[in-house]
Amino acid sequence: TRDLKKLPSPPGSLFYFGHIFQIRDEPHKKFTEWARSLGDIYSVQMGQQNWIILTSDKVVGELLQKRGAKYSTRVPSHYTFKILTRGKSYVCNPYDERYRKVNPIMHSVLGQRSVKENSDLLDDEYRILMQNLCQASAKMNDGFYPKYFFQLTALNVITLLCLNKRTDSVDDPFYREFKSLMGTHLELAKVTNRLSEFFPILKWFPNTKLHNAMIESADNIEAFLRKLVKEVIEDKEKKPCIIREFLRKKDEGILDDLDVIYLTDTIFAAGTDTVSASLTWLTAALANNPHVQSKAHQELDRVIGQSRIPEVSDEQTIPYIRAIIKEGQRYCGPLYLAIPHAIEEDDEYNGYHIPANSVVVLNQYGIHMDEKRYENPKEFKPERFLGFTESSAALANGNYENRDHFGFGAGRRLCTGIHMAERELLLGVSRLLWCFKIENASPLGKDGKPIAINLDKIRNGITVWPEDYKVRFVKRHDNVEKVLSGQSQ
Ligand code: HEM
Repeated sequence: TRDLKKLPSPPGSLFYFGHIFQIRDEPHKKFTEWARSLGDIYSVQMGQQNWIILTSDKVVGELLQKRGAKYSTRVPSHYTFKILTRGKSYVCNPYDERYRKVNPIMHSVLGQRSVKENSDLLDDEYRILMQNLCQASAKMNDGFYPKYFFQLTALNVITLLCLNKRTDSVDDPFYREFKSLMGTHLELAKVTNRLSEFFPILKWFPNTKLHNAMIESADNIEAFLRKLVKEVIEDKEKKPCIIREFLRKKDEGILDDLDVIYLTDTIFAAGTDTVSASLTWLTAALANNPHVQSKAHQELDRVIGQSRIPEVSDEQTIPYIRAIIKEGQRYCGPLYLAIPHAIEEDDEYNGYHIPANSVVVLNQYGIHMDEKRYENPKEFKPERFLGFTESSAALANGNYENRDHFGFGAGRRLCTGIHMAERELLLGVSRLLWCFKIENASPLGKDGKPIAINLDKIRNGITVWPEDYKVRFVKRHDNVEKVLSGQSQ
């Protein structure tokens, strides 16, 4: 490595602390600002940890995708991995023997075949979501924040898949318990809470508030999941589900008790808020862009008509809706810095030294807001994706230049639930737009415009949410409820 250049790095790095004080609680913004001056690959010192920030399709394609064998591990985080998930989370698992053992199991329960087999389940849940929104709109004339309805649907999909369980209402204690536990779990796991990775000395002073909060959250989540596993064990009908599949792998000696708990935890953590935050963002974006809705409504009226709701089989004939979904992931996806990859050995790229044990960050926000890749990136403009006929899953595995967006990550750690997520978004967005005109009901901001969406006003945990806003769902056809209940077909 002696002849290699050092990667560029922002000025102002402090001894021992590095750049940490410059980053604050919106790291995506700082990383993007630095990328504009330092280029698409540079390094940042996060205390004792070296971070490499990737901010172009090319560098992501060259490293995370083409050199996937080297760039697919994760830093075995002391807090998030070892304490919060007892070293058993799949998302945080280093690219080691355990990961390779668990990987095919996760793909078989979440992949394309599972989506196909569970097609009716997904169809039903996204039909019920529309019914719930109809009911809520009738009760709350002034509009409401739809997040909790989307969360309930995303949770139901996961609980049905994992243990054949569903919940009827956002007032149900099971939903409330989940919302509170998972909210804390994900909040604690965010990047800015990993102080003991940045400053390893902190591992020796564990009596901090954060440490105790992590232990409490881990205990609560584990108890919650144990109850769910018990429900599956005690189900006399022995209905097939993901937890039963994990238990079968346990009987075969491939998984152990904690694997069953924490693989389920991974599916809950990765598969619920990501989908519901995407729908929450998209609803806000649509409310702020009535011209996009009008175009989508025209397409739906032409292709689907009024007597049935959109189905998955309509996908090819509703390209504008597909483009809206892709634009949603680009413009306001639920993650801004994906889930950091890592590299265990030294590497070389374009004459630069990539040091071993660096954290490698896919700066999704920076790529998605890069005007060289997306003209007028701050505009919500689905038209930019009209030429993209393939799914994000197919594009993610092809040439990096042709990718639609980077919302689902890259390379060997690409989102395992990508097919499930795309199916949910298709059902969610096409039906939302078929059923409703979404009106902005938020109070006016300083500029006199309703503040339903502001890219700069976010709640930043692991999942990024827009701030609370209000929308009104106005039914587009008199027969919406009849069609949803299947009476008009
Ligand atoms: C719109 C919804 C979703 C988005 C935007 C999303 C995004 C992501 C991203 C960015 C990653 C990290 C990729 C990387 O490291 O390069 C990831 C990983 C993962 N996602 Fe998703 N995801 C979504 C929905 C889902 C769903 C519905 C599931 C499961 C039901 C799921 C399961 C997973 C799993 C298991 C991983 C870990 C993969 C690994 O570490 O090897 N995701 N997702």
